[in-house]
Amino acid sequence: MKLSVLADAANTALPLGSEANVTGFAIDNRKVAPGTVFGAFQGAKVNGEDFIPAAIEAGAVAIVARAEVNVEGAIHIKSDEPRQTFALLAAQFFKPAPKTIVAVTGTNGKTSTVEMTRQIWRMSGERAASIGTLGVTTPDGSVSTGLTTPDIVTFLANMSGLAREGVTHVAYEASSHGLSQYRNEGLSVSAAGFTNFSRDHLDYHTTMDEYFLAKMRLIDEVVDDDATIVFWTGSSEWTVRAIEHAQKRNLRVFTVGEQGEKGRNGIRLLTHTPTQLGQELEIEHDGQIRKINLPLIGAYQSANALVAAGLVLATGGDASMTFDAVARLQPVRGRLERAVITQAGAPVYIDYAHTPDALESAITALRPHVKGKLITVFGAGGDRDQGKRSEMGRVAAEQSDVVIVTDDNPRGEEPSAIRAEIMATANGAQEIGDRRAAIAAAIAQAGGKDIILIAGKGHEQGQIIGSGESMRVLPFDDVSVARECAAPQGASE
Ligand SMILES: CC(=O)N[C@H]1[C@@H](OP(=O)(O)OP(=O)(O)OC[C@H]2O[C@@H](n3ccc(=O)[nH]c3=O)[C@H](O)[C@@H]2O)O[C@H](CO)[C@@H](O)[C@@H]1O[C@H](C)C(=O)N[C@@H](C)C(=O)N[C@H](CCC(=O)O)C(=O)O
Ligand SMILES: Nc1ncnc2c1ncn2[C@@H]1O[C@H](COP(=O)(O)OP(=O)(O)OP(=O)(O)O)[C@@H](O)[C@H]1O
Ligand SMILES: N[C@H](CCC[C@H](N)C(=O)O)C(=O)O
Ligand SMILES: [Mg+2]
Repeated sequence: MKLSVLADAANTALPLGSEANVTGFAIDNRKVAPGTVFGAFQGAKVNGEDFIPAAIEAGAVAIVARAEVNVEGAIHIKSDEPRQTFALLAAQFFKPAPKTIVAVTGTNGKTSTVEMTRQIWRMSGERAASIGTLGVTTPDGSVSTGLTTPDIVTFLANMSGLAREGVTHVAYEASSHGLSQYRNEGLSVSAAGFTNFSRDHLDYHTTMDEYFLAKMRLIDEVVDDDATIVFWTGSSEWTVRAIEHAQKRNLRVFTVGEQGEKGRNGIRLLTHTPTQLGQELEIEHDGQIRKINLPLIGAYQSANALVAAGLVLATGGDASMTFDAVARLQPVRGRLERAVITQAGAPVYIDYAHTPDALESAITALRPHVKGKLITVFGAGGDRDQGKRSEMGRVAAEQSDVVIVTDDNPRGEEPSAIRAEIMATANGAQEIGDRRAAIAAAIAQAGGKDIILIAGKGHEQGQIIGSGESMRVLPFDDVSVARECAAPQGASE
């Protein structure tokens, strides 16, 4: 494909008279082949600009980089925002794209919401996929990408691959890291969901305002000019601010929740009643009141399910079909997933709560079902937002009856130091570093009326220890470990 054709379509200026045949795009010099356009970005760990000579050596025909960078032997596409320029060019290369694309952002609930959106579409007869923390999920299965929002080349290549396989509808997760690094640009996004906003990732974004503005790029810049934004209402002042961002661009605002609009532009949650295996929701949309039996427990899952329904309606879904599908939603892996019931009779739930707000939501979700004690086992990730640890400790201690503090991906930090930061506010908590031993201890002390919550890892399959060269991922799956620990003595190997 001709570089000038890509540049014209992306509205990007090329140096006068430059032309080349483009065979691919790469942001890592080790992936450059002859004919590649290389994006040279200043990163958090290293400076991609240092790899320009190596990229040219490997056959790069053009380099997208800042104007002040020296480029010899290839076309220099100069940009103040190289990541964005690179993304817009690459999006012209990786075509076709699925017809209907929606994005979901928010601190918690992105994975659940994109997965539910995919399920509703599928039940409505569409060929749908989702991209996010659980990987790329298609009608035929799931493949992990390692990140919530994959790098821009993987993201765009996945999108066009899906379109070629006949997928017409995709819901993707837009993390704040992904948004601030332009990892998903250049596609037509017809609707977006905003689930909620609370503390996370302050190691990367420094302040709550900066973290919030990173998310707002989705509304301010990424979605189409005639997009609809679906908001879960009533979570906080941040939602009100997010709605203002949508109004400023004249986008259609669709509100969902107890304060949601009752008409065409919203879903009002009228009543919400937990049942033994799920919850009964009474909602109003477009002047019509409906009852839905959602087969999932936890108020937070009803929020995610209704935001997903809003996204489907916003992109042309039929209301009856959409709400019927909500009543048939399947659980999302690692989100209040019941792993096992112990021999004493205590159910063990696995949940991916890894922020103070999420931990509170998970505990609140289980509380109505607890007749005895709620036992919470959790930790906090190393090399991640340090300040959230004490808040998580406080929430867990205040709202559970028994707390066991353990390890959760210590990465490059000293595990006992992470635990100490949690223990400082988790009054009365037990400390058991080894996660298997912590889960075993919770199961051993649970009676028949108790419920165990194991939080933080959800679907994860490993415990990440060390960083850089010495990083290791030890196989670990909360669901299997809980089952093993709950098995009769001698039943597991
Ligand atoms: C802090 C962060 O987000 N880092 C991500 C980011 O790295 P970066 O752009 O800062 O890259 P860098 O490693 O400093 O390198 C700079 C540039 O040099 C290039 N390079 C580097 C080495 C080399 O030999 N040659 C070369 O060309 C790199 O490809 C890169 O373009 O871009 C990389 C490529 O896309 C990502 O792999 C990397 O994710 C790291 C591994 C990571 O852990 N990210 C986490 C924090 C993350 O993004 N999490 C969010 C989820 C959050 C949530 O769910 O709430 C996510 O979306 O997954
Ligand atoms: N709507 C919600 N409100 C509050 N907490 C929620 C909500 N949805 C999910 N959670 C909590 O957050 C956890 C993670 O949910 P989910 O994976 O859907 O979020 P995410 O935004 O994709 O997270 P990540 O940032 O890791 O990608 C859940 O296990 C639950 O504890
Ligand atoms: N997407 C989140 C996941 C955190 C999960 C938790 N198990 C941890 O390792 O902190 C992050 O990368 O911060
Ligand atoms: Mg996620």
